[in-house]
Amino acid sequence: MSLRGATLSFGQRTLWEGLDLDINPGEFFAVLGPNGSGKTTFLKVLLGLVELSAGTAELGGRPVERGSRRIGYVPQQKSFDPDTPLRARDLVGLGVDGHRWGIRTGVAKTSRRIDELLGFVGATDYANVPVGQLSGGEQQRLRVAQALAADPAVLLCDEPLLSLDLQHQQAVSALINRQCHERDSAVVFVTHEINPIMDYVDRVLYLADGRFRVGTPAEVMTTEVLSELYCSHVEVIQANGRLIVVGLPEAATHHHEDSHAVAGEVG
Ligand SMILES: Nc1ncnc2c1ncn2[C@@H]1O[C@H](COP(=O)(O)OP(=O)(O)OP(=O)(O)O)[C@@H](O)[C@H]1O
Repeated sequence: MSLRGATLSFGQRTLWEGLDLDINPGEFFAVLGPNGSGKTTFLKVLLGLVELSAGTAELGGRPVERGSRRIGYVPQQKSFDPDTPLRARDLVGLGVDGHRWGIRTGVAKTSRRIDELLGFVGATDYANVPVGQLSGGEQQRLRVAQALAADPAVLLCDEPLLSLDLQHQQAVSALINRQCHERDSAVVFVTHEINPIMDYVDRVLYLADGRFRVGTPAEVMTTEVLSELYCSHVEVIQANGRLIVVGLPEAATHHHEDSHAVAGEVG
């Protein structure tokens, strides 16, 4: 996956400019930044859903295109309508054979794969429950299973840990990491919280107010770099193996309800 001179502006507002980046197979790549900095839009560019204002985005040497089977996508969480008629296993099944409606060779094989995926995300117990009746976290785990179903070369995840409890945050991040390292997928993981995935992340793209920085967490998550990005003095503190960012500008605070230290914890 490669970006060259990638620039994205909406009217007067530039989300990023002149971004050159290669994300490699087997790389766990995190995208961080405050609300509105362009993290979701970055994924949409890779999905071929948003066009760059300038520059190129390619996957395997070809321009990105919508609907590519090589890409798995865990969208930012939106709940299913309570009346959605799909059961949990049907939803995961769409990822396994959704591109081959009508052919349905190997029904038993498909069914085994669905069971395996449900097991990976701890959803076996609610395999037959309609998705609209499940909790936000339960639905989220199904989306992860669905995205992994086709064994994608690139896995794009938009805040996949939102509304998961600690145990499932760990299980889901470990699962995504396995896809990355055992199946050699490139993972692009959008998050407000680097701490739950700190052990897995190879590199970070940090977006803030039209500026960006790419590097390893050790290179980017520092007092100097983040102060430069935010144009304001912030401190990165390490405590109990966690990274805490103190003194973020008011406009940049993260207001997701499940963020712990609301005013300032990136990690
Ligand atoms: N099609 C569009 N037209 C105009 N502005 C847009 C469009 N899409 C996104 N934006 C703007 O671009 C900015 C970045 O949005 P994006 O959703 O990528 O941010 P984000 O970093 O994912 O934020 P959050 O952390 O809140 O999810 C926002 O200010 C948004 O309003």
